[in-house]
Amino acid sequence: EEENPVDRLPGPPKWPVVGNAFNFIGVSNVDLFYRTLEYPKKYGHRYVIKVFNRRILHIYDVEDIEIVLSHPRNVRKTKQYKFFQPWLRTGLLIATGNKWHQRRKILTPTFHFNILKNFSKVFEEKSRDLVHRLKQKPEEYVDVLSVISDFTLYNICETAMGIQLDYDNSKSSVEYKESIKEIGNHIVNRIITFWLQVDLFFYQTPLGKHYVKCLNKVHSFADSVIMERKKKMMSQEDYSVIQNLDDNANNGTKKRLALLDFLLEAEKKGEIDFEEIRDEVNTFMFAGHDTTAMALTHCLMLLANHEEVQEKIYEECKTIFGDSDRTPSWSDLAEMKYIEATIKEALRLYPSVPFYGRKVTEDFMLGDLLVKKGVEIQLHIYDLHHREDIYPDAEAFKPERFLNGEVRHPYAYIPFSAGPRNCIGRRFAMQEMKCALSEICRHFRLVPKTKGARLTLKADIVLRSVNPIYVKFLPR
Ligand code: HEM
Repeated sequence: EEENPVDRLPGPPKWPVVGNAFNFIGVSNVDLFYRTLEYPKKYGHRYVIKVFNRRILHIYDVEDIEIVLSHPRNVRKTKQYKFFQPWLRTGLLIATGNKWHQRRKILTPTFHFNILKNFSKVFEEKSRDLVHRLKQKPEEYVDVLSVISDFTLYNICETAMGIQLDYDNSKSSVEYKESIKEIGNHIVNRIITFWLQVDLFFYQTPLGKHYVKCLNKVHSFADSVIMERKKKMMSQEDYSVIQNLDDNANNGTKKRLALLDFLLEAEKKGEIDFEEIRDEVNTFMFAGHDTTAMALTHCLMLLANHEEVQEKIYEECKTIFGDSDRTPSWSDLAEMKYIEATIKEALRLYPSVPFYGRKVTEDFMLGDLLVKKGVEIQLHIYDLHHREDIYPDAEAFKPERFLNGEVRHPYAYIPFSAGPRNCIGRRFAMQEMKCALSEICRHFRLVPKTKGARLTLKADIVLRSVNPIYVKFLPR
């Protein structure tokens, strides 16, 4: 075999032929997460793990990350994303090549500024409902993630899909959320256990069978979302999102549709088929709700532990709203500078997607290192965000970092990734989170169950802690 320059980089000791394939057998998700934090300390900022003939280059230097993420053509995802395939298939998150290019182009306008502006009505209403639900539990420690993931799921469904998931008929949505979690575990298991990677074998195991069961639940939920929206469109008793959009279209701008309506229109023109619509519905429902739920949950936990930050948010809201108890409008959201800094800082400490990967399709230079086609690159965002040289006192929660004009490298802070394959829902997520946080902090004082408790994190497709996060919401 031709010499590959990345083979000269350090890394955990390798066995002949198999490389590091056995290093991760039987390692729990928790150990895996903490082990990957140890590796750069041992092996430096570029190290390589080999699994048979796969070379996985791990990086967390700002300059290296910039080169990789800003590359215009190396936009293919790594092999580990293959395990998303049965679930998200041709959806935007894992699509490759031309398919990705075309989809990205046609989907970008569905998150256009004007559309987001219409969504803010939904965010407002759901945030009010959220406050209402929390008010019913004044004496309880609430399992934050479960309440918040309902909130984010309802938001993505009602905005992008135009479907209202009512609180009381939520059995299928509970099953849906549970199944997503299970699928996440299966995917991570397959990533770290090479024999589960062989489809023929995997699907014969109890794990594989359970995975298929979860997949079926998720697919049928997505199907029902699409069918319901189709029915609504046909019966004309249309829900406000699409109507608002039409109202806005009379000033000469193009008619803009929310995601699912847009895809259904495209289906009529024969540009996309039902299965491909389902792929995007699955993709956006997953990418749009789980990541945001984790981010908000971590944010609320940090706030509960930092009364001084809660007070500053409360003050900011008083300045914006005065004595009015109105919900935040689009322009109110723009004024929430401190809240925005708080969210940013929470996403620095707990980036919902702690690492992501690229497969090199075209040789390129990473500084002085030739990285050849075929190498996979793992970008460690969690590590990047915790670097002491970029964020002094890195473990501390300090929203002020994002207010006092500190100058940082543009790739030093990338919870939403960067470059051509960055997060298409970045602004959506920020607006949604600002709306929720301001509403919560205006109405409650947050109290942690165990002050200063440190989370035990685990490697998963989104950053999760092992134990539930409990917070008490005391009405103000
Ligand atoms: C706090 C919330 C969020 C975070 C931290 C986040 C983070 C990310 C990251 C890191 C990526 C790149 C992943 C990779 O390269 O493998 C990504 C991609 C993506 N995100 Fe988000 N995201 C968030 C919210 C959302 C929302 C609300 C939506 C939809 C409304 C969304 C839809 C997507 C999609 C479709 C992609 C794939 C884009 C492409 O490959 O062209 N995300 N997100």
